[in-house]
Amino acid sequence: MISVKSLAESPNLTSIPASYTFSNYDPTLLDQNQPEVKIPIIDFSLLTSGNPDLRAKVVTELGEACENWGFFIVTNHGVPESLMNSAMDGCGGFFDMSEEEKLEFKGKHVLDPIRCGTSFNALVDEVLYWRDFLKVLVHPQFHFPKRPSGFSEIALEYSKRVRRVVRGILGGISECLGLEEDCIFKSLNLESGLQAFVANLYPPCPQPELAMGMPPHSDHGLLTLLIQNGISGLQIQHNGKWVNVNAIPNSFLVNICDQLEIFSNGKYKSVVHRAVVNKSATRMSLAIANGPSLETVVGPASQLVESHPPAYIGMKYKDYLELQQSSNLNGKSMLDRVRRL
Ligand SMILES: O=C(O)CCC(=O)C(=O)O
Ligand SMILES: [Fe+2]
Repeated sequence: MISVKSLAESPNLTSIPASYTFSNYDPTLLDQNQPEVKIPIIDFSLLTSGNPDLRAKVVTELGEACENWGFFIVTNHGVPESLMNSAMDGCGGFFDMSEEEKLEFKGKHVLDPIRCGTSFNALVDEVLYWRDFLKVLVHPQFHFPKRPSGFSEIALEYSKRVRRVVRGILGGISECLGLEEDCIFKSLNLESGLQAFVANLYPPCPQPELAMGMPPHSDHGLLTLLIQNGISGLQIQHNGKWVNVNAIPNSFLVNICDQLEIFSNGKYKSVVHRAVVNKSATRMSLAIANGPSLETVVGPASQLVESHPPAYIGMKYKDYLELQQSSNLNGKSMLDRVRRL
């Protein structure tokens, strides 16, 4: 299968091949001027400031963001802007390598440590998505392509710094759920948690109204932290409508994922999101997906099923991942498979 990058670079491309054309694409957007589309912003520095009043305030805001949105923007997180920029540049360098060079990483299985490819789940996609990707497992074991030179070192440092931010956010979320601060970290074995470095490339598309960058989906882990190259394209579903997400410079776009919905016994929902493409600019995003350890059986936290019966069955995270990749999912059907109600 050829990359979208090489397709988009073909001379005089004015229309997209039928294999990329969605006939039932629903672009309905929420009016962005409505007051309800103020995406929550969480100031991370207040979580770690050591001031209990400020922390309590931001924990409350975090709880509201998780409950009402499943999505929020994190500012003042302490990851250097230069490191974020270098990580994005490295992704660009990787996608710029020749098709032959990238062929070495044409993995198939969801747990292959380094995989690059195109579309979403090319084995089952009926229509192809306007997206190339690189997915690397960077924790508990660090893997990474050797080229472009220097990228691996940057990715190692970036992944570590992101884990620190994730730990801080999950500490706040644990408290929002009425649990000890380190409850999620410990019960889901984040010391050996699975972390994936996912770079997405969306080249300019001559007919963006007919193509999709990524289908509506929810992420399988606990929290995904995303940055982008200054070009928007992420949309999240909120109260049944799509909302454009515009990032604040130097911030993380954070979404709640399936394992956190399960662990919270459905109090916090895994947000459905998608990526749209545009005509003029190449968009890149870098998503760091953070999950439990592969061997952890994730079910609703025992403390949360005293007042509400468990709404999900427990499943080993590894089994959840493999099942999800093996089927063609529309939206959230993998979560439906573990939902009891
Ligand atoms: O590119 C984006 O904004 C979305 C990426 C995404 O949803 C993912 O990698 O799971
Ligand atoms: Fe995603």
